[in-house]
Amino acid sequence: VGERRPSQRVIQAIDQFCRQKEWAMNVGDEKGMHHVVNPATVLELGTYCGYSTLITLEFNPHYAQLLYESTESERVHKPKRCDVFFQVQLVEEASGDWIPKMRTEFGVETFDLVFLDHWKDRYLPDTKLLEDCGLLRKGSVLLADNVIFPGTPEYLEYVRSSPQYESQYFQSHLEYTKVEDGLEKSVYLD
Ligand SMILES: O=C(NC/C=C/[C@H]1O[C@@H](n2cnc(C(F)(F)F)c2)[C@H](O)[C@@H]1O)c1cc([N+](=O)[O-])cc(O)c1O
Ligand SMILES: [Mg+2]
Repeated sequence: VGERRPSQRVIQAIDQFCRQKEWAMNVGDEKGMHHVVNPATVLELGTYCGYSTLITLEFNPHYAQLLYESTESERVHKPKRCDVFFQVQLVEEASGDWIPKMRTEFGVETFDLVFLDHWKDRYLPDTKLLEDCGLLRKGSVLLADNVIFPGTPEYLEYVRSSPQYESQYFQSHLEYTKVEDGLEKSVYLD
């Protein structure tokens, strides 16, 4: 109760604009991420407008600039270690190039939470890259947006059939619409 924090006011304004004026592909206020345990080290793949963000990867300079302006986050070219309790670090590079460098460049051992919301055909290759680079630990959570719409069939098949994951679907709707969509939460068991 009481005065909303600046970031909450920004989110509220984005939601209102996207409902009333122009749709945009934010994860939105219905799907949200409220059912995920409290993570410490988070990787977001796909910043877009910075609606949901911690360490986030974005290679589109236009969207990257939006994030800098909306969160006063530092422009990170040579990422330093994430030694601040809460810090937004944006890397303007493609996931395939950067995931293998996460440990040496960020000093990240493993991620507690990875939020996948970037190109849908990158969900599976990037997940395998995170596994191969040892960036997931027992209990790491992958939270994937749009598993129904636009859809990520290969990723969904993989996390639901692999003995390395305990997967759960949270049915919802595509942001700001009545179209079915949802989040897939997959816990890494290895
Ligand atoms: O296409 C969708 N999302 C794609 C999102 C793409 C965003 O992720 C960035 N990116 C790409 N690779 C990286 C990395 F990580 F490599 F750096 C970052 C792109 O520059 C863009 O900002 C989408 C589409 C719909 N829809 O209804 O069509 C609804 C949604 O919720 C969606 O997320
Ligand atoms: Mg999305």
